[in-house]
Amino acid sequence: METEEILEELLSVEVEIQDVQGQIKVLLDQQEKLYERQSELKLILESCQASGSPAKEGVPTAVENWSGHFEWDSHADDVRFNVFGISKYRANQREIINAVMSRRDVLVIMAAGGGKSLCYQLPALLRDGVALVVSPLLSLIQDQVMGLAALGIPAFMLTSTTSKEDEKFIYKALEKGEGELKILYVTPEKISKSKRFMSKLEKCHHAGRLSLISVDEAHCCSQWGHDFRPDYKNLGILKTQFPSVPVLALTATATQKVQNDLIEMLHISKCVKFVSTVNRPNLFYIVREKSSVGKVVIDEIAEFIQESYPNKESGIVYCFSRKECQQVANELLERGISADYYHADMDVNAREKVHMRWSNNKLQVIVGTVAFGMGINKPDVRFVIHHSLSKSMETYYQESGRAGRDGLPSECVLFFRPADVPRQSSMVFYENAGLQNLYDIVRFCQSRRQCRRSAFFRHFAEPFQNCNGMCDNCAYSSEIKDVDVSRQAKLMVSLLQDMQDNDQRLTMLQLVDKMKVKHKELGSDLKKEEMEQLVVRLILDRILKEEFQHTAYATNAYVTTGPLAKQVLQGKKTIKLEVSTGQKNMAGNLKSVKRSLTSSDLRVKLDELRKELSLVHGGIFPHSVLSSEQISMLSSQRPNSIEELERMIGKLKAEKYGSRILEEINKYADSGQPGDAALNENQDCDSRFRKKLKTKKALVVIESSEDEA
Ligand SMILES: Nc1ncnc2c1ncn2[C@@H]1O[C@H](COP(=O)(O)OP(=O)(O)OP(=O)(O)O)[C@@H](O)[C@H]1O
Repeated sequence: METEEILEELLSVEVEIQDVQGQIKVLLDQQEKLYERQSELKLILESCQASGSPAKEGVPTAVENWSGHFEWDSHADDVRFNVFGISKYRANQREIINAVMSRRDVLVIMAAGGGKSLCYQLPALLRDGVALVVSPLLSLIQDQVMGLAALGIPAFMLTSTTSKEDEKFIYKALEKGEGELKILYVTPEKISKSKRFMSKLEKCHHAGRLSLISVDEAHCCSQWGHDFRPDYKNLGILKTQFPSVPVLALTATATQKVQNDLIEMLHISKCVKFVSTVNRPNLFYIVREKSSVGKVVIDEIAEFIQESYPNKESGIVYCFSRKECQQVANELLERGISADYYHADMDVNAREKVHMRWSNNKLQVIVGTVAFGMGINKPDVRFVIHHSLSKSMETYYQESGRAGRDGLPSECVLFFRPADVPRQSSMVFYENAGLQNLYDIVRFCQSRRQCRRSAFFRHFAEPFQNCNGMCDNCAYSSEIKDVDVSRQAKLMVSLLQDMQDNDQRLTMLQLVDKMKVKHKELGSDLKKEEMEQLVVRLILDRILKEEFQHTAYATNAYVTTGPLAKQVLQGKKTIKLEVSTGQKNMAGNLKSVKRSLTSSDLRVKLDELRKELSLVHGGIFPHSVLSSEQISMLSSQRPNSIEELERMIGKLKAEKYGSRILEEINKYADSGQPGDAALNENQDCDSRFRKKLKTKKALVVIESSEDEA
């Protein structure tokens, strides 16, 4: 057999292998669905057997109706409103609470900021005894415990920072039921490493006082997830030791694979699943072309921040490496933006300091690596910029999702350049499905037509929802044309083939350089950037592929011919590239993307009013006085002026907190204090008094809108 023949057969075998792998994937997906249906049917059968009513073949048995009436309805409504200050449930919250109260294990998948905490905090108050909450990070736990304490709920945490006195109190409460303890937060390490704690918990359970177990950020159980934590693997022990206690697993995202994995890890095979949409309608997704000149990229980022957020609203810039983080932060600083960096090489105290400055709005922009991750729950992050692409759609969804948790319009901008692909691929190629995941997000970045949102729906296997023009591809009526680049592709493949025949390898950039020379001979007018795009396009289409080689210092990514290269060489495949012809272009004018409702003045005013109102209530309300739904409603009504916005806010608040606000108004009105004019003139009046007067001003807005109402 000639070498050429062997090579040819080898290629066609490789193509067949790829096809078989494709078929295996389809079959595995089918198997997953069948397993799911199997457990559903088993559950239905069990409930039929329990209720004594026969399950007739072909007639679907009624699935549990979690929206129906339950004996705890009025108690739950009372606690929701009077303890949590929440006027109505959001999607799925009531159903989840009902399932937990019915002592079922529950899996909740709900987008960031959707209101997962209420789903276990409310049942914890309705039930007698102590609810155990496992959460991965100390900072998350501290925030939650502080928030609950402000509501007067006896919540504690048992972590390395807990004082001896509190620890004693907690152990007594668990063992003997002494003292008031309703919700106890621990890290997963406590479960896997502290025998003492587990024995106290055992006692609590024996006395019938362990009301429920909640596992927050449950995706950390799965190796397939984006944040795997080894200690989460041991949490299955909770169900084994306390089988009668309902387990509630919560996460913002989980693909089918992650869901299956975490159900298995936590031993909750019979759980009820509540999967809410991954859609974040208030986030505007933009992908911008990234210049090959570093300074230009920083100029563009700085310009975007300064023009769009002149009132120093908070934002995050994600970078690929620690070094890049420091560099970008310094260069933003040089351009007058208050920015600092955050990465894993810094000591804990320095990181905490930067985080705190940013959380308290003393720093506008945090420039971080992926280390700036879970536990970032600042609600008013207005923009998340990716200086480099993330390693997967899931990671990008999580990172960009840190914007706009308060429901207000926010922007997610990703700077994409094909040359960033090999940087990422050489890091992820050894991970489970690492390259496949990376190529998914590269597809997302390269597309100039497809709705960005739809890519998330597809990734998380969710039906498509309307984007409402909230991504660059939907917002611009772009002028994109398909350019036939089959000739150039053929040239590229044959060039690589020649190099390989001579035992030579090329990186993406070397290949593009060599192509520049060849292109001139060919009379092709593809620009350098377009050639880079073509290389990536061919990798995604398996005409080319990446190969990796380790050196003492790094892993290098090379481009070689892929399993379908022959099709291009034989002219059997047409290759097209999406090229923008008009103004649109991904580096288009961002200002035109921003709509009137994101006007920074309106947002600042809104924030001011919210702060003033929480002052009135002396911190009674844990979060904002306005709910996210109300804020979204305000945004959708598109107020034209600050006055109009204030009136609308006033009406909403008067509806919700009318009587308390009126009480306050009367108190201040009766005191005969000077009005706004006096406040402005009397610069040296004491600051508490000034605050009160300001508060009064906010209340008067409400009073007048109540009159109108
Ligand atoms: N039904 C509701 N109505 C109004 N506000 C609500 C409701 N439920 C929760 N919230 C508020 O929404 C905000 C987000 O809730 P929460 O912190 O529980 O979100 P989450 O789903 O845990 O988000 P993340 O995954 O980002 O941590 C909080 O301010 C909470 O008080």
